[in-house]
Amino acid sequence: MRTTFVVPDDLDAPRRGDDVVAPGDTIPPHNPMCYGCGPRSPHGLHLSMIAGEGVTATGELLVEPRFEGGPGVIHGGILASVFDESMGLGLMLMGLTAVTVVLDIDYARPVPIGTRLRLDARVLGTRRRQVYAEATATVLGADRAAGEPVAGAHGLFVIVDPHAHFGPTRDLGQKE
Ligand SMILES: CCCCCCCC/C=C\CCCCCCCC(=O)SCCNC(=O)CCNC(=O)[C@H](O)C(C)(C)COP(=O)(O)OP(=O)(O)OC[C@H]1O[C@@H](n2cnc3c(N)ncnc32)[C@H](O)[C@@H]1OP(=O)(O)O
Repeated sequence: MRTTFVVPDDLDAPRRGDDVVAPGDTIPPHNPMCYGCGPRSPHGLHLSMIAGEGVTATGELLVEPRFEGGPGVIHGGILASVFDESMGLGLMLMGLTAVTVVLDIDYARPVPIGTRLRLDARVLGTRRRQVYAEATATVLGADRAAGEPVAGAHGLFVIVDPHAHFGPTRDLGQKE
């Protein structure tokens, strides 16, 4: 993918958490009301990702008419949210809480409404509190340029203490 985002070449390898879902299992939503993954978010994406080996995750998304931006194609902000959440859910496999500080998107091709996207997210590595991740979206069932991503993303996340960051009274919803 084309990008000006710079991934440092001296990252520490990402480590899977000890108490996280097994490869092949669904990564649980981190907050039931999250716009990206929450089952109780009324207008959310309801994105779900499956854990892969290491710190990787895959998912699928049907590009619904409510996601439209330009005529007949997905809104770029929605696709950015999809990437933010897919990398964030992948990062949960490290067993920690982190928030996005930089999100970089390469919109390589228009994505028509009705497309079914495959999402592949991967944590690239860490540096102190920084976690670097990338994700791609490919069209499922496309004849054209099979496997060629229609969009890609890089994210920089920073590890936070959830109670200090969100406040002690906030229900993080991780058990629901
Ligand atoms: C809200 C949803 C998240 C829920 C998470 C629930 C738990 C589940 C767990 C995990 C799944 C995650 C799934 C989430 C998916 C969606 C995620 C989102 O969309 S998050 C919303 C948007 N993001 C924010 O609202 C952050 C706002 N920013 C901040 O609050 C602060 O900037 C914060 C706390 C992140 C850092 O502030 P400081 O004061 O603690 O620390 P300093 O020193 O500034 O930064 C720490 C390190 O990060 C680098 N850094 C910070 N910002 C940077 C930047 N823009 N570019 C490069 N580096 C940056 C710094 O250089 C520093 O690096 P050095 O450790 O010293 O090496």
